[in-house]
Amino acid sequence: MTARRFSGDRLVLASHNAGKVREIKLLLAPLGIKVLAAGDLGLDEPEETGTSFIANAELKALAAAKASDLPALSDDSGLVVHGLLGAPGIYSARWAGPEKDFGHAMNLIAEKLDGADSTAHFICALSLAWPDGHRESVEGRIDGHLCFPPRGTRGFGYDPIFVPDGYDLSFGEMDPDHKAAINHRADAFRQMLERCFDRSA
Ligand SMILES: O=c1nc[nH]c2c1ncn2[C@H]1C[C@H](O)[C@@H](COP(=O)(O)OP(=O)(O)OP(=O)(O)O)O1
Ligand SMILES: [Mg+2]
Repeated sequence: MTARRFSGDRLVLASHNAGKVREIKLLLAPLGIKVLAAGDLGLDEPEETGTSFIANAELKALAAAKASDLPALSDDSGLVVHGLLGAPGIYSARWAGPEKDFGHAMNLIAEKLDGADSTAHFICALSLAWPDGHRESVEGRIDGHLCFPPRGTRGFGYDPIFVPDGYDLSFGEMDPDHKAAINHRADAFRQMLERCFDRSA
């Protein structure tokens, strides 16, 4: 099956995470597509009942596409810690609790890890869904290791404890535009561009 390609001039960005929205808008900017954020449209945050990054990305993109009657792009991502058998993984947002307290979530990781293997990777599943239910999905990744205590105040989520392979700075210390260009989201986005978009950049 060949992939369905995006044709249109508007899409909904089905994420309520300001950090992700900023990064994905940067990646989409060269395409000249009008991007409407789900929060600005007053769309609900669906419950993430899937058991994989792709399943959760598809559920979020589909909900937004149906509610807005426009193509919608979603992101489901998380931190996979090797010494914790993959936790927090798809539960990365949930470890921060309803208050979205990532200081707490990063402490939890340090506590549970207790000296075990601190290599880790981030995964980002991106899904593009249409109002008729069709979707195209990809998964990107970046490998690295964790640093404790957390370093840097830039970025969002688990950025202060993640040092990507080949760099000395944590994502929390790195220039945010540089981080956005090399991370798991950028990796997934390159695949999505190839699959579904006519590149103008
Ligand atoms: O580049 C990243 N740098 C740091 N932390 C990150 C990153 N990428 C994902 N993460 C962590 C935090 C985030 O909260 C969770 C994703 O959870 P996830 O459900 O996909 O997103 P979310 O609930 O924050 O927003 P939404 O579902 O509306 O897109 O993984
Ligand atoms: Mg979420």
